[in-house]
Amino acid sequence: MVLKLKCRAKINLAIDVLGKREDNYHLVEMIMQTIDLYDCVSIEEINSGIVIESENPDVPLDSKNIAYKAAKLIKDKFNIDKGIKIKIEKNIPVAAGLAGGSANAGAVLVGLNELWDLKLGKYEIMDMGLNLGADVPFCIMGGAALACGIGEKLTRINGLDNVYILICKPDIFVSTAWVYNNLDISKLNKRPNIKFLLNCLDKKDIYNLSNNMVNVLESVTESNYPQIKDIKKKMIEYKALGSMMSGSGPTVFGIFDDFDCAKHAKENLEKLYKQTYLVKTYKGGIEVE
Ligand SMILES: C[C@@](CO)(OP(=O)(O)O)[C@H](O)COP(=O)(O)OP(=O)(O)OC[C@H]1O[C@@H](n2ccc(N)nc2=O)[C@H](O)[C@@H]1O
Ligand SMILES: Nc1ncnc2c1ncn2[C@@H]1O[C@H](COP(=O)(O)OP(=O)(O)O)[C@@H](O)[C@H]1O
Repeated sequence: MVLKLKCRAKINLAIDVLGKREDNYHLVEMIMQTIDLYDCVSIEEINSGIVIESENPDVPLDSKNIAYKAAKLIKDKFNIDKGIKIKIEKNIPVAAGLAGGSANAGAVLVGLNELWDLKLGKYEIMDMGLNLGADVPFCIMGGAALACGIGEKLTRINGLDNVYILICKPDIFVSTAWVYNNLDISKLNKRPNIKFLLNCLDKKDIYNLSNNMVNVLESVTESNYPQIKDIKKKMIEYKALGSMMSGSGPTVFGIFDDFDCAKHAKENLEKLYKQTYLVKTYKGGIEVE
């Protein structure tokens, strides 16, 4: 039997960093929003081992793949000696600040729970996911959330309803660890007003939301890669209500209230940046087909 799952990317509508834990992980306050840009993950039981297949050359096919780690976590915890083949059809840009790997890991946990009838509840799966990465629990939950702790303490919030999001990823590689390590919290001069932004979401006021988004990680990535400023500037020229870097980058997103403007922006940005996608925000998380 082959189980097929869809797992979606996220953007961050705000990121604040409040401090650092002893293990060097940073304490954050973030507004997370799922978007309808998804990878298809199929899982199939085999006799032994963990096999990863993907046609995307940027996706590791060995134990470095976070989907491999997710399968190993389940196999070890439940002493399962059967193997698993995981096929990943990548649509979410890799190393982009869109949590594509985390979404894949979430899909494997959700899928194996079903395939092997492990009877884990959603919160148990999310707790397991945290062992794989800070963003994995949110990818499993989906929709929109306020994320605290290192990103795992999640409160469901009103998100953006069916809003156009233009995603644009410059062709550069940015490591999340490098961005966090190069952030000097004492020197932050602009921080998000999370309360205000949550209030905007409650009131469905996407104009004030779009104008007041702040991602404190942006300063680190932006000062090393001028493409980020360039994309943000172009998004605004093409009538985005607001534009910001997602996560640790380098993807920049723009929020649009008008389909024709969003389409025009896409057609122009993709001439310069191949990985440009026009999607909508999404209410769900991982789905079994
Ligand atoms: C920045 C964010 C914003 O949503 O997303 P991405 O840009 O990765 O998509 C997240 O905080 C990323 O979460 P995730 O990518 O799951 O992080 P992990 O794999 O757990 O950690 C990668 C590295 O980032 C750093 N890290 C991550 C999360 C956090 N709260 N503090 C950190 O300092 C650590 O150095 C860690 O070694
Ligand atoms: N299933 C996976 N999909 C994408 N990248 C993966 C996967 N497993 C491991 N990686 C590695 O993780 C790194 C971060 O990838 P990704 O999760 O796409 O980034 P981000 O969290 O910034 O969106 C990449 O450098 C990639 O080599």
